[in-house]
Amino acid sequence: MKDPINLNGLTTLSVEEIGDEHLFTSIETPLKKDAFELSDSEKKVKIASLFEEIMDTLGLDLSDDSLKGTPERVAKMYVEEIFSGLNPQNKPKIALFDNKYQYNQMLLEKNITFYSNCEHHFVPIFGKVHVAYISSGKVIGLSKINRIVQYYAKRPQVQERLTIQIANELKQVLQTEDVAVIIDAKHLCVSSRGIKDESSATVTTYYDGAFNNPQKINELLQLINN
Ligand SMILES: Nc1nc2c(ncn2[C@@H]2O[C@H](COP(=O)(O)OP(=O)(O)OP(=O)(O)O)[C@@H](O)[C@H]2O)c(=O)[nH]1
Ligand SMILES: [Zn+2]
Repeated sequence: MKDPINLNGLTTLSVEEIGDEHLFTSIETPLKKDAFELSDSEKKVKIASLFEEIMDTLGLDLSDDSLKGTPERVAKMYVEEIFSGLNPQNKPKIALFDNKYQYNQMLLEKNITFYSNCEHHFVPIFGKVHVAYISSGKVIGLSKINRIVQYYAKRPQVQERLTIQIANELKQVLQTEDVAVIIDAKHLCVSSRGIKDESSATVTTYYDGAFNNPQKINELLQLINN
């Protein structure tokens, strides 16, 4: 048997046991088949009740003025805000235009601020995303790049998956392989607890098509760092 491999720190299985197919599908956020059987309102009621139990178990007095609304607040925040990207209905509508101006160099949308949450500890991951692409005939409305980033960030995430999900979405929407995504982020699960390293940051990259070229990568990095 080959050495065990570790997928996102969660699964320890041999390559044979997982198989290539499963390695690939781990790019998808793991969702249950019935993930959307409950409506958003039903989810909020259920989460509020479960969160109330967590607070109660911790010994918090839920009759306190400041605490009594927290279960509902957390449920609303989970469903409508920080995990809203789990629901495909919240996927942004993308406006594409013809590349009439024949702009055939890279377009870089840099310093897109994002807030996500670590799927291992449910504490924030935040930082900057830089996205570049070269048009194959269509151009995307600039704000839609930011919206794609926010949609995939609003899920429990690991940074590697977030990087690939953003890149795959852009490749599909823009019908091009010429896509690069760089994420530079801080994980509060590393800085505020556990190892408590406040200075480290995590950088992930995805280069495909024309960006599989050291010169192109240099050009991109220079533009990002300017
Ligand atoms: N690869 C990867 N790991 C992450 C990400 N976010 C958090 N982690 C790591 O997930 C790991 C989970 O490890 P565990 O040992 O199960 O959890 P833990 O006992 O809380 O670990 P410590 O954080 O070391 O205290 C930790 O090493 C985290 O730093 C991410 O985006 N990508
Ligand atoms: Zn974490």
